[in-house]
Amino acid sequence: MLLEAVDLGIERGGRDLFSGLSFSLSAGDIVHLRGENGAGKTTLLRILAGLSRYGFEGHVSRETACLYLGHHSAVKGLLSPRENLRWHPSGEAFPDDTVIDEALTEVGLYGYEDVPAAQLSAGQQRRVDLARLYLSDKPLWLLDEPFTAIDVAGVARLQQRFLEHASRGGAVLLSSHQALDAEVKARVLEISGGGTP
Ligand SMILES: Nc1ncnc2c1ncn2[C@@H]1O[C@H](COP(=O)(O)OP(=O)(O)OP(=O)(O)O)[C@@H](O)[C@H]1O
Repeated sequence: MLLEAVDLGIERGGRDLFSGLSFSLSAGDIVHLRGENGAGKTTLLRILAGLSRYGFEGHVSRETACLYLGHHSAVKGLLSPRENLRWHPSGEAFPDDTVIDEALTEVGLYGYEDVPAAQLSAGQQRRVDLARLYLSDKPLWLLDEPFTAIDVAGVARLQQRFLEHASRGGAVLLSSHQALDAEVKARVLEISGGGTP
């Protein structure tokens, strides 16, 4: 098992978002986290990633390192895609431009590697973030709305990437308001005022 959450309960701003939520993620899992706006998906993903250590009930045990991509772009506009990808706050570093350029090619950004990211479109900036899915060797991916601003072909390619990762023993938990392809066979984790998926 890569991650286990037991009896999670979260309150924010004086409101109970959910309670009694238990689930686990194992190698090969692709789990689609769903819930209406404000349900607590971002809050939950941040807790699972260890970015929010307080303000919840229950227990999270993460058995492996994770790659967390947040809802908002982490791309710095003054830096090029190459420069943005050379390091990650988790401590991962990729000093080799060849490896970075391969990842940029995978997300359709080769040719833009030295352009200041501020000059890229919203979807292209999101693709810089998503290039980390081709760089990181972390087994557990926690992805908050990875399809935001991504075109139809890009969403299909991302889902293929999830399948590749799962087939190599990784696990993916992603939030999205968008349906996933049937081929992905994602398990659904719905948060809507408590319960177990
Ligand atoms: N630091 C905070 N202080 C007060 N309220 C907060 C805080 N963080 C989150 N909330 C509230 O918790 C609720 C859940 O927020 P969250 O961002 O997790 O929702 P979400 O399910 O990701 O929504 P969306 O689909 O709109 O992205 C919201 O009502 C939000 O206002």
